[in-house]
Amino acid sequence: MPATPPAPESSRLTVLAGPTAVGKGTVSADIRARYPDIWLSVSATTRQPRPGEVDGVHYLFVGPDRFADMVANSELLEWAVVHGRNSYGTPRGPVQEKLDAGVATLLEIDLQGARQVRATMPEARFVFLAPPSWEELERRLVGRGTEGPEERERRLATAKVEMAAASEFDHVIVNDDVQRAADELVSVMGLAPHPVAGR
Ligand SMILES: Nc1nc2c(ncn2[C@@H]2O[C@H](COP(=O)(O)OP(=O)(O)O)[C@@H](O)[C@H]2O)c(=O)[nH]1
Ligand SMILES: Nc1ncnc2c1ncn2[C@@H]1O[C@H](COP(=O)(O)OP(=O)(O)O)[C@@H](O)[C@H]1O
Repeated sequence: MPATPPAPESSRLTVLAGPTAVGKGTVSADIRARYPDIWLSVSATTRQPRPGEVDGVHYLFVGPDRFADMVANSELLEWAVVHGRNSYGTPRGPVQEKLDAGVATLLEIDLQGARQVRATMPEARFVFLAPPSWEELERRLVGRGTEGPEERERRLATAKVEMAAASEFDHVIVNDDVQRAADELVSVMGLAPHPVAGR
């Protein structure tokens, strides 16, 4: 029997997308805290940090000129202007290093970025995080309190488009409970989820 060819490094790559305020950041933070073996890519963005966000941990906060340089120098695996405002992109080098080292890698990016990664790394897993309902999504966005009414409307308009694309993804996970959703994501990544201290 012919040997099964080894899986390409990018099969260790998982892309998580989903509408604004569904809880992508919260689920990612839970994974960062409970699953140190999973590496979360740190995106570059031109948006301003929110209170509590740390440069180099949650995002690399860069100015528009630096971001343009990153694009021009092909330093980004994918990038997009999100919510019609700020640019966001995945630095290519660190992702490649982790994949080459065999580390399970998670990208939390928007729909446009997920489509770009699908085109270049089709072996990656594509996961859509969905809210329990549209009303709950609106509640979470308002409850987070980080955007004013105008920006919230803009984000909800993008969210409608993103929700309509859920069927493009390999898996849909409903974020009803943060740890449950995180454990489901870990299991979709082919790793063993574990209950952990703090539950
Ligand atoms: N394409 C792309 N999108 C990203 C990247 N990093 C974050 N995003 C997306 O940008 C959007 C805006 O993120 P953020 O400003 O943190 O606000 P949020 O939408 O309320 O989570 C979200 O959909 C993120 O998934 C990235 O590197 N590339
Ligand atoms: N499973 C959940 N149940 C209730 N609230 C949640 C849940 N997941 C996230 N939230 C809350 O929803 C808001 C948006 O979450 P956030 O992680 O910022 O979303 P995203 O990164 O997708 O924009 C936050 O206030 C967060 O505490």
